Amino acid sequence: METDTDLAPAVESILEAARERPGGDEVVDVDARSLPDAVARAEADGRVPVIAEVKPTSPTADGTRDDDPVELAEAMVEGGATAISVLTEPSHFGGSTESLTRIREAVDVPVLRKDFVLREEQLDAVAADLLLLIVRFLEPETLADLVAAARERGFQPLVEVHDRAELETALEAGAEIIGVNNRDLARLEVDLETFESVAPEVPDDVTLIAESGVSSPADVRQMRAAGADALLVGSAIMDHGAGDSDVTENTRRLVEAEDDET
Ligand SMILES: O=P(O)(O)OC[C@@H](O)[C@@H](O)c1c[nH]c2ccccc12
Repeated sequence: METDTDLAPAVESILEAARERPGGDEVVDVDARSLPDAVARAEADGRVPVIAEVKPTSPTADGTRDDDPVELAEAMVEGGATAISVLTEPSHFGGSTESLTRIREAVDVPVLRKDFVLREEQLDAVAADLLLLIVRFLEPETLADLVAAARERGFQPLVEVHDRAELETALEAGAEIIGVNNRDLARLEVDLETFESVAPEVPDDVTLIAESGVSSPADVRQMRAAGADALLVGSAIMDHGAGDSDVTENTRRLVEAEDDET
């Protein structure tokens, strides 16, 4: 783990809030919907596997969408989303664990809990199919412990990396689902070449996800050509600046990105 002083101020503030956040009262026990199976089903019916993210706002968003999170998630599934990612971080992303629970009841695709989990008891804040763990913010031993603790509870851990060194750490921790974040948490800037530089090092049996900065069908094709099994897309689907933008259409455009490749 690198020191927090290397991080953008917004990220330091997110981490400060995350350190304070309590865990759940009881150890959760999840019967998870499989992400690899959902990805295979999407491929079988010619959909690009898109994990669409319910993110009411973020430190880099143009505004806030206060639509009902369940309606947003249903609209994403309607547009062909393979899975739904839900920000549960309350103070910087407008998320909540309640939204995740309601969404998971309403849709039948896998649901990812997107948060800044630093300690084991924070795994118990809410049940979800997948759980994000970010290499940058965890000591390697803590990461390995959290991967194991997440699996014991039934979660599929999605381990997020930003470079090849972090990929090594993720693999050593036993990660089977890995996301490469194109957004640099030190500067909050997006560069799709991040995924392109890390992907060739990822073993074939890993489910590999390109995260952040995918906004057009051309970006989808670029990430797929570089080896992405699935894409995690928030901003381009939520379209924060245009409050009434059609989330189903925004999802469908990306899901169908490989249809017109002639
Ligand atoms: O909105 P974008 O650029 O499509 O990015 C989505 C997702 O990758 C991003 O929200 C994200 C990636 N890793 C995170 C960790 C915490 C919070 C958010 C994230």
